[in-house]
Amino acid sequence: MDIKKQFINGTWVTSNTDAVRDIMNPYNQEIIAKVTESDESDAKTAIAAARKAFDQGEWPATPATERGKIVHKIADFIERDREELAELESLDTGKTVEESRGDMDDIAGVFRYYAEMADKDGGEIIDSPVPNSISKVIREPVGVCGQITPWNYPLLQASWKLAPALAAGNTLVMKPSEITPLTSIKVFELIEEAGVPAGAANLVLGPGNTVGAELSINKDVDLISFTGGIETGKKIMQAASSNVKKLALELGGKNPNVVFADADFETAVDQAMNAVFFHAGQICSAGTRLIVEKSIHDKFVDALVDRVKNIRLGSGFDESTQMGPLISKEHLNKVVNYVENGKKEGAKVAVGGERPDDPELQNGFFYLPTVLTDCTTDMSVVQNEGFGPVITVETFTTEEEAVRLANDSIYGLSGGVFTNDIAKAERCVAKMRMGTVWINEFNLYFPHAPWGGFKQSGIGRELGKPGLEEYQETKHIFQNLNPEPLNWF
Ligand SMILES: NC(=O)c1ccc[n+]([C@@H]2O[C@H](COP(=O)([O-])OP(=O)(O)OC[C@H]3O[C@@H](n4cnc5c(N)ncnc54)[C@H](O)[C@@H]3O)[C@@H](O)[C@H]2O)c1
Ligand SMILES: C[N+](C)(C)CC=O
Repeated sequence: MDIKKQFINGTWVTSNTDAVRDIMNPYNQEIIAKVTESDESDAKTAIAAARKAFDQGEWPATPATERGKIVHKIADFIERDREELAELESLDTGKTVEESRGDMDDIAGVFRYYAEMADKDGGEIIDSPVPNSISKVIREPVGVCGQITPWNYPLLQASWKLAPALAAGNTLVMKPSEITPLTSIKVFELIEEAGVPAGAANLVLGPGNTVGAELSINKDVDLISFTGGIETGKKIMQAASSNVKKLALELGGKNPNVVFADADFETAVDQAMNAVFFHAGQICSAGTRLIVEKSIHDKFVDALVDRVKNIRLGSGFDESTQMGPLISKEHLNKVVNYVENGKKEGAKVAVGGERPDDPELQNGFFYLPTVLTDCTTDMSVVQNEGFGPVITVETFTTEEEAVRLANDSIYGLSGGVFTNDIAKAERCVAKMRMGTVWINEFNLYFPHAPWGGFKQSGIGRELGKPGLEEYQETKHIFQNLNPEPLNWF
């Protein structure tokens, strides 16, 4: 098996360490690839290349229209190689190929969105209080960007960082999750093919506590953009203080899904299932906290349980599969312990709550889709991000109580409200402290809409115009058209 390499200064190279990591298919634990394992020294080499490419290189000086054309080409190549990329993503993560195809379409869309935006902001003239002067505001690239991504949406989360950073004229070093690097490696081949100059986009492959930590602390990195868990985010925030880096953090979520009795019942049940069981619940914005009006609780839980029993687990490559495995043995153990703790605290298992006994699934890291009832806001299963196919059910009787329960979290990434009373929905949404709130919908995202968290779900925004502005510095230029001595001193 060939050893996949890192991409530094326009060249595919093995690590200084000679170490190699096996990449595993979580469906059957087969080794699907071998990848060179970088260390701090590789990260330093990549940062030096990105620094030189920014300070002396052609990419920041390339006209924005040209940069946009190159970013468009990356989108073209992603569309061309859609099936290969989708299959790689499914091999690496266990998600269904159908889901991965959808991801690839989203990813191409993100590159196109920022390609279009690259040359749309020529700056602005602002009013000046000084006669005979011109005051203008322009936006420039930030510099060298460190980008660290998680395993759950490997290429999608990478695209939210790569596309705006390149469109804005930055140089970058990306570090994907060490367990799911395959589509990121492939997309750097496409970045090379599209004509991004050497050194402008670099890829290092390896663990977070060495390679990621170097990107976070290194003083030649001007911005660090991170998507991942809250504890890692805190470490990165501390490390980034080394040179007061610009910081963008997309962290976890514990997202409430509020269902009122007047909601369309079938839609609310169906969406509640999608909200939490899609990608086996390994989604930052998964609707893991179902907060349902007491009068419909029993009927709602019964309907949910009936449908959850029929979710088909299996290989992501089997067209009939609806839910794949969890990403790793460690993560499976975490989900098992998370549910066991919930049971000890008084949560009742309405369905699931264990590993499947199907012999076909024993080599994969599967966990049954699980509904936990009798939950209260003080339980660890309600407060902590489990990142598995587990939904907790709480009840409310008043609108105020629904909002209070929805907001009772350190997180504030996303949430949903299901009701046919639009005024009630708007009242709730106005009080819900989350970066995205859906009304009669859950888990929808698209390039135009900013994404990010309130509270401890993060800092900054990806996607939309704010997602480009993260990668830009704002410069005010004042020009005196009639310079004269001030004669103050
Ligand atoms: N808000 C969002 O948009 C969003 C999107 C996807 C995932 N997430 C979150 O990501 C988490 C799951 O992903 P994960 O388990 O890969 O997260 P993680 O924090 O364990 O790892 C994320 C990345 O950080 C790296 N890393 C680990 N320790 C590091 C360190 N000390 N310094 C620098 N980098 C380090 C890892 O190698 C990996 O590349 C969940 O909490 C999920 O909610 C959030
Ligand atoms: C941001 N999103 C929803 C694509 C993936 C979160 O894990």
